[in-house]
Amino acid sequence: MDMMVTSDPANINHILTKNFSNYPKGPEFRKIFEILGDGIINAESELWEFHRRAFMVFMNHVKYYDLLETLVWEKVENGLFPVLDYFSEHGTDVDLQDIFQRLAFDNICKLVLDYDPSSLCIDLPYIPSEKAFNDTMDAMFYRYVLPERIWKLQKWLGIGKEKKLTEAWKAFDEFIYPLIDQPLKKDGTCLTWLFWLIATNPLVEVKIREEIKTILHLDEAGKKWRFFNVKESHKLVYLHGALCESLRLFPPIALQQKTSIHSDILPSGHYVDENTRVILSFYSVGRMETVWGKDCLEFKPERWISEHGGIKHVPSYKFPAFNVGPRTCLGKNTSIIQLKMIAASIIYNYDVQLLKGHPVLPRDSVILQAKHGLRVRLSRRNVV
Ligand code: HEM
Repeated sequence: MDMMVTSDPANINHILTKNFSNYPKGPEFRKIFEILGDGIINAESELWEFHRRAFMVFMNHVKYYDLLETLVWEKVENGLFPVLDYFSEHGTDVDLQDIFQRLAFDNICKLVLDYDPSSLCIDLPYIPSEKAFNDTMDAMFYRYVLPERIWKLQKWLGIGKEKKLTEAWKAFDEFIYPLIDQPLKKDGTCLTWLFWLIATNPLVEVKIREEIKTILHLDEAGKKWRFFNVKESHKLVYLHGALCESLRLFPPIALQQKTSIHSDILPSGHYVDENTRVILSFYSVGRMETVWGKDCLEFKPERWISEHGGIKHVPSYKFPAFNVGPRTCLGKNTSIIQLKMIAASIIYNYDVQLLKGHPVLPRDSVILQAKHGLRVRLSRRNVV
């Protein structure tokens, strides 16, 4: 099967929106992501429409944001802050990526299953499904880049990443996995890169704290921690810009795959034969000089702020972190608001210092995690 890779925003718009019906995910995608079964990510046509409608009913419920706020705050107060305090008091370093993934795992289990597995606590217990998840993501990435016959042979021989995938699969409940897969690693990954970018750009941190102080009325005498709710988080425009910058430079889903049904000509002029695998590189679009300008590799929250001080709209085909077109992420608003609540609460209450010499690199995986995690030292700020 022919394969092509593109990061041209016009092609991305064409494939994911204008000629959407010609580019389903296709059988190759389903083979790679077979672990997701018939869940929304693998589904096409009527089944996909059915899943999407069901998700939307859930997320458009009038009480949805109230529920989200309560869940996030409970987890931050009873899980995140005690853990961060523990490491800050003991002066020991901690992997912030691990903390964020536990936070996302507990949150999504509570939201979807009304069950809190309490993976985020001082002991940081070993969670088999957590390790299994990483192995799954790595194996799926290799299925993307290796010819099918190679990974199928590895699967048959029970070696390499395929061996790990088979073992990981056993650790999941087939029903639960597709439900929690979607949001799980993306939120945690996004927070990891955001905190890495902030820690390596201290001026941004100063500006976020200034914004919190100026925009929000902080009268919290007597409270142990300051938490930022949905309404307050909405007002934090500069923090919003920082989050978008982090998603631009490190989109948790770095690649998207489609397969053409009929032949087609892309806006770039390239011919696509029928039954061609088309890989869309969201990672590359976020780093293109022609799209973002000469400073495309710099972390600049300012680029997201309009001249009137609001949030600048950028079309999704130039900023595809949440996908583009009819299959746009249904959790986009949920994620943004939840990530802002958590990020503001940490930045306001703690100083985060990167551990010197610790390498922070992207991992070869379907979800763009940090390969060796994000090791930091924390200290409580004297703010309340
Ligand atoms: C930073 C966080 C997130 C990012 C970057 C993100 C990104 C994405 C992307 C790129 C897709 C397309 C995947 C594909 O078609 O293969 C997607 C789909 C989806 N996302 Fe998210 N997501 C995030 C968080 C969430 C959350 C928190 C939820 C739910 C509460 C969620 C629910 C969904 C659903 C249901 C779909 C499937 C949409 C469809 O196929 O019609 N996502 N997301």
